[in-house]
Amino acid sequence: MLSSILKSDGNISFTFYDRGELVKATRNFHKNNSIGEGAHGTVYKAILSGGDDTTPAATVAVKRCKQIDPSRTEEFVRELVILCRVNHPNIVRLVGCCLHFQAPMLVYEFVQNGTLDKLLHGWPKRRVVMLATRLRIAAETAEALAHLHSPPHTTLHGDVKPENILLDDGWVAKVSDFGCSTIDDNIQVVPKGTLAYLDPEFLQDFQLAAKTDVYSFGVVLMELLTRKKPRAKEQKNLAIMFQECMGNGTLVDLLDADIVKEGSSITMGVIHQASELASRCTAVPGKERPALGEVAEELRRLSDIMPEDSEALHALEGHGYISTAGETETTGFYGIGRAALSTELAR
Ligand SMILES: Nc1ncnc2c1ncn2[C@@H]1O[C@H](COP(=O)(O)OP(=O)(O)OP(=O)(O)O)[C@@H](O)[C@H]1O
Repeated sequence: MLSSILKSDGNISFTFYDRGELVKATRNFHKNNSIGEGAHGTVYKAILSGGDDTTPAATVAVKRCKQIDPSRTEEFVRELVILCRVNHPNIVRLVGCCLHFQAPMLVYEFVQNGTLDKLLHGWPKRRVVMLATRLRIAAETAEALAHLHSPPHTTLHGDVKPENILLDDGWVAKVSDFGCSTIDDNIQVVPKGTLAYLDPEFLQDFQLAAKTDVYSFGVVLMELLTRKKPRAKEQKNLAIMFQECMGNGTLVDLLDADIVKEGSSITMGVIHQASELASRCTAVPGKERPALGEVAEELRRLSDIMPEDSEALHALEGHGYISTAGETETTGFYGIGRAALSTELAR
């Protein structure tokens, strides 16, 4: 079924791999090739040999999915068709699959710099990530999601979170893991997303809709600004805490000290606008949330105000920019930032 659909759509480039090819490329799924494990399977780094002298070897990521229920095979294939049609610079590309194992194997482009979660919360290295970089990553993520939401093949992500935002060369965002993707709006589904990022309205009616992704994206934007990981078990989730702090003028205490320390009044104005946007994305009722296309445009505008410093970007790759500063460190510069943001927030 999959191959006949793909044949009829000449625009899709998709490869069916042999079992032997993937066994060789992953060194028989060797544990040293394993690069990540999630709820839906294990991901391996794999080197596909070119086949002849003129084709170079290619690095890909192979996801060995957990076994699927045979009654879900058709649904699974339909999802594959949607995924391989998606073509956007900020979405991890599905390049092929292999159905000759007990469980399906999905082959993706390899994204080399880990996840946004690692960048923000990686341990033991705590890296300084400039506001400009955070805004650009947020803009790219929103653009990717807006693309997914757009016709003709409207797709909902369903599990937007920093673990599913991969970072490529140059720290370019690539949205991944469409484990919960569903075609078309307003489809009733079993909840599969990650609790701390889940829209409270979805938890009541289980209707997955574009606004569900907007909410999760809003929480990710809050996480980018505060560097705080939202935890489902905490009494107050990050979205509520963030909105309360915006309301009572204490947001500056919640923000990541690293971006507040950047300090100019332009920075503070941009932080203020990005915070407003994050708050709108998590509005309840959900119909008040902006569409992701609008969010992407606004974030791109903000990220253009704050040009990225190429030295800081290089430093992210090396060791020179690792901060030893604690979350609460206060400097004179930080003091300027606090004052400027308080003025902004008072407007
Ligand atoms: N294309 C890729 N390139 C590089 N690393 C990847 C790629 N895809 C996934 N990974 C790594 O593998 C990990 C697990 O992948 P993924 O999130 O897709 O699995 P999952 O089982 O669907 O997880 P989840 O529990 O989030 O649904 C990721 O966090 C990432 O570190």
